[in-house]
Amino acid sequence: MSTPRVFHNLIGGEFVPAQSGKTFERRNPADTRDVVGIFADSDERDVHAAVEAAKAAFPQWSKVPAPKRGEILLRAAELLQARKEQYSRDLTREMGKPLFEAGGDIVEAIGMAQYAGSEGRRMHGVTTPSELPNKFQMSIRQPIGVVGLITPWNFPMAIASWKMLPAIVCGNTVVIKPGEDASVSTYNLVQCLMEAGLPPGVVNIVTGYGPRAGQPLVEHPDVPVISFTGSTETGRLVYELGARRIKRVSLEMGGKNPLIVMPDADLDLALDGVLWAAFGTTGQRCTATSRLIVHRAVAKELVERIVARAQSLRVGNGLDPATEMGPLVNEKQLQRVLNYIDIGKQEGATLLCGGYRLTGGDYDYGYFIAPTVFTNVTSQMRIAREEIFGPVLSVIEVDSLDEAVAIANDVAYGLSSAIYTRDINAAFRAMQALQAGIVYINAPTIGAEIHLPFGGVKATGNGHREAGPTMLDVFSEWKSVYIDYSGALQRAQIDNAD
Ligand SMILES: NC(=O)C1=CN([C@@H]2O[C@H](COP(=O)(O)OP(=O)(O)OC[C@H]3O[C@@H](n4cnc5c(N)ncnc54)[C@H](OP(=O)(O)O)[C@@H]3O)[C@@H](O)[C@H]2O)C=CC1
Ligand SMILES: O=C(O)CCC(=O)C(=O)O
Repeated sequence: MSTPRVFHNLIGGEFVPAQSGKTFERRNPADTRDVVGIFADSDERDVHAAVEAAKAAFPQWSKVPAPKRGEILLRAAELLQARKEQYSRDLTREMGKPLFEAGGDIVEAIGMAQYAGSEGRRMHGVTTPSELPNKFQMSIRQPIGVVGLITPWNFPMAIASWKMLPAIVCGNTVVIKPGEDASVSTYNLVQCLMEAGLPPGVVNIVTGYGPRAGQPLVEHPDVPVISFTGSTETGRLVYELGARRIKRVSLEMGGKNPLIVMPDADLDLALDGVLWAAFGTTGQRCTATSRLIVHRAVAKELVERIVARAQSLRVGNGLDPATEMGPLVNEKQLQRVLNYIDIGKQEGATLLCGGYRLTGGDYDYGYFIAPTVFTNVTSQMRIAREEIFGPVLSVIEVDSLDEAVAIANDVAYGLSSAIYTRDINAAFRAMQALQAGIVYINAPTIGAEIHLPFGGVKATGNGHREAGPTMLDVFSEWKSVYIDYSGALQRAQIDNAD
């Protein structure tokens, strides 16, 4: 094994250790003998220094013309593309997903760099006609200031890019606290931005644990915007802390995503969709399919085929190109998933396959679990209602589309959803009725593209959307401007009369 890299915080363009001098290490979840990196174990002093650096960089950065800011992002996209292979390996080593999926994470960051970079030449405002003669009016977007980003480990480059790139193209400066289990990818993204010409202090990285390094960022009086992705539990805390300080807080949290299969569906297509949406990224996507809601007429055939495919999935170290499903991200996540499997059994669901930790040989050095399918699940069971974040699929049988949609909607979350059917009426009815931020027709619940809004309803979020044209809303402030060129006071303005 090679000597682990040491990652200091990035503050004002300098790499500096945590003021406490403390560090923590991250090991490869597929092989815990492999130390991926040593990171600064930061606290509020480091967060404070990073916010000061971001504040100092803001006046100049916010005045750089937006097209010029965008050009830096476009250059970074090229650097990311050139380093895709290396960055994919780094990402696989730090959080476990197979190389082909890690490549997808980098591709999303490239797409976002291109999309947000081009936004530097648009960033449309609004002009409207005035009620009065000789008067012009418009609304423009303005940067807000220092933006705090708190990201998870499951899409360590993609999610960092969804937040950071729109924030900086709008003219803000950033402090990011990446997930403690996957910080390397944030460094890789920021390295490309720096080489592309991003001035020091525009993006600052503070690594460490959530309560010590994340919370001081949320509570800092000079950080008016927080964008968070992670669990609903932490998101709720972040929201409460932000509300006390009247901050703008954008939350992207959990999911319990349903995939509906109707009797007229193309079952081959549905089979592939379920398989990759349930077990891809070891089920650790907020958009993962965790509930298969299938019409009784096709349930037996489809479930038998899913089980056969699940049992033959190649589970292993993601660095092996043959691997189809990697490990869980850490021991805690492994225990959480095993605990939910026990809960499922106790609730009376039938375990059709998986349900255990994989052991023996190299498996003993990682957090591997067999792809798991439960059938005879009812919509009231905890395994059908709570986010597990692992390769566990719960199958619920139904007799009609209405029943399928009612069950799909009967959870606290509302991120992604899918329906497989050849009936266009059924597809449109489901599209309208599903309580989710994203609906797929004849495609799995995963695989969002960066130029459409991403986010959910109910306990999944608080109304904001990342990506798509909506991505600018969190990171910019509207200013309305009225220009009166009549050269006289127009009474109607004062009277507010017609
Ligand atoms: N919707 C999604 O995309 C995701 C959902 N999840 C859900 O979250 C569960 C646990 O994953 P986990 O990574 O622990 O999620 P968390 O919500 O704990 O973590 C998300 C981010 O918030 C940080 N954080 C933790 N506590 C605080 C705090 N008090 N103040 C500010 N920031 C904080 C974390 O730091 P640190 O890394 O140090 O904990 C991390 O950077 C999963 O099982 C899954 O259900 C997880 C990832 C993504
Ligand atoms: O697969 C997708 O659509 C994106 C998933 C994602 O960003 C997530 O799970 O956090």
